[in-house]
Amino acid sequence: MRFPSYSFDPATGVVAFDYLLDGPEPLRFTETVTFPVPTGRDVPETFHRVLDLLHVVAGVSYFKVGAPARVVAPKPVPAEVAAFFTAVYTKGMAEYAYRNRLPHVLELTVETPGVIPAAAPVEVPGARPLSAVGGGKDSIVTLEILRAAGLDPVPFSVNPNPVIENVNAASGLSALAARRKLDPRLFELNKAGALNGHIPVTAINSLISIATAAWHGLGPVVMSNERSASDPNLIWNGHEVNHQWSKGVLAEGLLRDAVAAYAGLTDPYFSLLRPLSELHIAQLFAGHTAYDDVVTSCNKAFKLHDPTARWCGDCPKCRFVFLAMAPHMSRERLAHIFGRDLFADEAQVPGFLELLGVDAHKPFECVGEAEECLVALAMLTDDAPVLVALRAAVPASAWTDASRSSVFTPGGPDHLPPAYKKILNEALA
Ligand SMILES: CC(=O)N[C@H]1[C@@H](OP(=O)(O)OP(=O)(O)OC[C@H]2O[C@@H](n3ccc(=O)[nH]c3=O)[C@H](O)[C@@H]2O)O[C@H](CO)[C@@H](O)[C@@H]1O[C@H](C)C(=O)N[C@@H](C)C(=O)N[C@@H](CCC(=O)O)C(=O)O
Ligand SMILES: Nc1ncnc2c1ncn2[C@@H]1O[C@H](COP(=O)(O)OP(=O)(O)OP(=O)(O)O)[C@@H](O)[C@H]1O
Repeated sequence: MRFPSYSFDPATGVVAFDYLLDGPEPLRFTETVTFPVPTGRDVPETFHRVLDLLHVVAGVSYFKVGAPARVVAPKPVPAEVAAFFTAVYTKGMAEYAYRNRLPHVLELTVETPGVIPAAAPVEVPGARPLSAVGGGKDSIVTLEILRAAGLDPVPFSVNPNPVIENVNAASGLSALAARRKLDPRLFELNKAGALNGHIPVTAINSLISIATAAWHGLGPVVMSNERSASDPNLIWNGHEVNHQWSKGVLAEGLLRDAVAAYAGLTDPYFSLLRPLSELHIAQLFAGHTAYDDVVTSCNKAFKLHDPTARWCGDCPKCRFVFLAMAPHMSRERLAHIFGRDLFADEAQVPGFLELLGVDAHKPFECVGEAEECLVALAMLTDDAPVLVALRAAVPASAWTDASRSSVFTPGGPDHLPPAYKKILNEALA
């Protein structure tokens, strides 16, 4: 796989990235990203540098059509960038490799035409932070923590759907957006049965966010990725397979190092919620009722491309968020948010057992740990039919583990600059 070239038009904000899957029948693709154009601002060199990184990282969508044995990046880069590229194409594509039984993908090294020294450091402006919004509870909690700290965050989304637009409207903050258009050829190939699978979409959205912040003279990009995003779903051939890999703390560190080494930007990107469990974030979300009619974390709703679709009410993500929010709010409010009471529907029991680790591995979805689910269950005391069934099925040893849990104690590695750590601690106090 090669990356022939890309173009950028500062008047329209459109970047066109070219890709080539070489071979007897070469396949060419072009993806476009349209950035919001700021008024009266020159394009800084840091923006171009981040585009160089994005060019290679966004290539994963085309890589997966053929799983080529060689991936050759277009430009010489510092060692940190080469390491980041390789991690994106191996660890970021691990679920794809596992599902399609392609072990060679996990052993790839992205080749680069040379190694260059790291760039001189450039300070990120101490201006308003740009905060990535996906429409779920996590990005809402971040926006509200930043707002309460007086930082006046700018919500930012890639391809905002109606859910994201409604969340932004409920926040009352004026938002920025970028548009990303995959090459239509990809969909034709998918329909014809080409290899397909999950890609590390957060790495792509993150680089688009950093480039936008650089061009608009904004402060750091603040994500809302939680502690459990770093935990794998399973081990395959000795490699961790994590559906949420590019939301994890390892990917966050590699991305930060790559941007610092190649664009010089120091502390350009971090997750404010990294030290927190999903259960803790759900507790913080419960303090904000203004989003009850708009918040949506269900990925199935996004897949339907229906502007009115919110929680499907029957997927791992819906079950997990319902369980995580349940200890922190009335059942009436919870049922209002989801449009139904999942604890009244006994058909949901097997799905909850999977989340509790009683059955199979952690689902390939953005859900928290079994331990968090057990703690949430232990905090619920009423006799809703699903809760009764779950209590009966959970082994006694699991309750002991849950009682020792530290899910409400912030911890684990993070990349928070001291000023933002202080803001988070104040929000938790
Ligand atoms: C919404 C969703 O879950 N999509 C996944 C789904 O794709 P589907 O066919 O149902 O619909 P589309 O998302 O519209 O995609 C159409 C095709 O385009 C491919 N594609 C999409 C985006 C992209 O950046 N590159 C692409 O090549 C896609 O593969 C389809 O063929 O199933 C796909 C196959 O398993 C998944 O790849 C789609 O996932 C999206 C990339 C996506 O945005 N998923 C997030 C909701 C998601 O799973 N986020 C994770 C974070 C993972 C990470 O490490 O960043 C999370 O929240 O845990
Ligand atoms: N379309 C998007 N554009 C920009 N950032 C996004 C987009 N979708 C998700 N994100 C960001 O990527 C990270 C992971 O997304 P994720 O879907 O887990 O978060 P969320 O929507 O805030 O919360 P939840 O976990 O409840 O769904 C978050 O920081 C989120 O803000």
